[in-house]
Amino acid sequence: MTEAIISARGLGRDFVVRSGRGLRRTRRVVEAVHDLTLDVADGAAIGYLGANGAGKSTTIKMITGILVPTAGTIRTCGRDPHRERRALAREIGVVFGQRSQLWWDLPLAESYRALGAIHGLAPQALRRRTDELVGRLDLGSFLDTAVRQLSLGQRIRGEIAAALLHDPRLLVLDEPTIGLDVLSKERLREFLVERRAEHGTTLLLTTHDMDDVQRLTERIVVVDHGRCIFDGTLPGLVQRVGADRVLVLDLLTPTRPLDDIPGTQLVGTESDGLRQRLAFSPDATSAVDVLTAVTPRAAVRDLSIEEPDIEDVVRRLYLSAGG
Ligand SMILES: Nc1ncnc2c1ncn2[C@@H]1O[C@H](COP(=O)(O)OP(=O)(O)OP(=O)(O)O)[C@@H](O)[C@H]1O
Repeated sequence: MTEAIISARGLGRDFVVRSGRGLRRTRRVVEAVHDLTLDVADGAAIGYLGANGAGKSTTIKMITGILVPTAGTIRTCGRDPHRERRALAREIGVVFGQRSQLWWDLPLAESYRALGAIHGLAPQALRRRTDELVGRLDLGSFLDTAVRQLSLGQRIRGEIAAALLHDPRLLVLDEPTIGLDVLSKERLREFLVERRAEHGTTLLLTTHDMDDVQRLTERIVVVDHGRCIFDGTLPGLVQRVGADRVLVLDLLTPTRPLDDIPGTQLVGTESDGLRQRLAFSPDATSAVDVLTAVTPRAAVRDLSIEEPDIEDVVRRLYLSAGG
């Protein structure tokens, strides 16, 4: 069995929130993470999902040693993350999309030199890795620019290069594509896919962007109010909430609504019935069976299948969990 890179047992973190003054002073305990048990194997790619305030960042802070748990245990790369924070920093790379690990007033190149020194990289190794990452992430023209003058997309690429300079075993990305335009998101995803294929880096990713989940992860963990409510694959999640697929039929002639095909529900017709959309549950029937039932009734010119929208699937999971 491969060694677990992250291993959490009954992990919990409470925050005590005090408000008011004097006699009106109140004390409230927020269970940001509760009884979380999670194993992440070496080389895995995990999407860690949940609504705002579900406990994702708190979990990441415990995994990376920034926060101490109030319950349970956590090991990252075989270490106690908080106690062995310095040693762990050499084995992990972390990017918080909304916060910077770079020196705001220094040019990018100097941030990389400083990080190289912190990680104890030999000058030659640092140069080789910087050159490679700068080339792959297209950072060449900004190396002499102060970090505060970079655009968001340039800065995030700069942050990812910084997190990978020491070739970590685990890369933790908290909302890496937030605020990026479509093209920048896509380029970043391409880079991460290639990087993982070449280096086998374990990836833990929090995101609200379902394209990130689809492109970058193999397993998803969904949290709600600090509790794990799903741990499995995306198809497994779709099956769990019973989300429908939609067969989109383009017909040769206008056809009356196909509202009586077994196992389906007509969810739309357009252009006098030239295009009709039939929703079906993969558990109840298949696209082939639906097509077989349709062909005696209508001449099909073309067809496509729409997979369920993942955001909608996660929403359904929340509803079914009472969230
Ligand atoms: N330092 C803190 N003091 C008090 N409460 C906190 C603190 N940090 C987090 N919380 C609370 O813990 C809960 C979980 O917060 P966390 O930031 O982990 O959620 P999240 O899933 O990362 O949310 P988002 O998607 O908005 O980043 C929230 O209710 C939050 O208000």
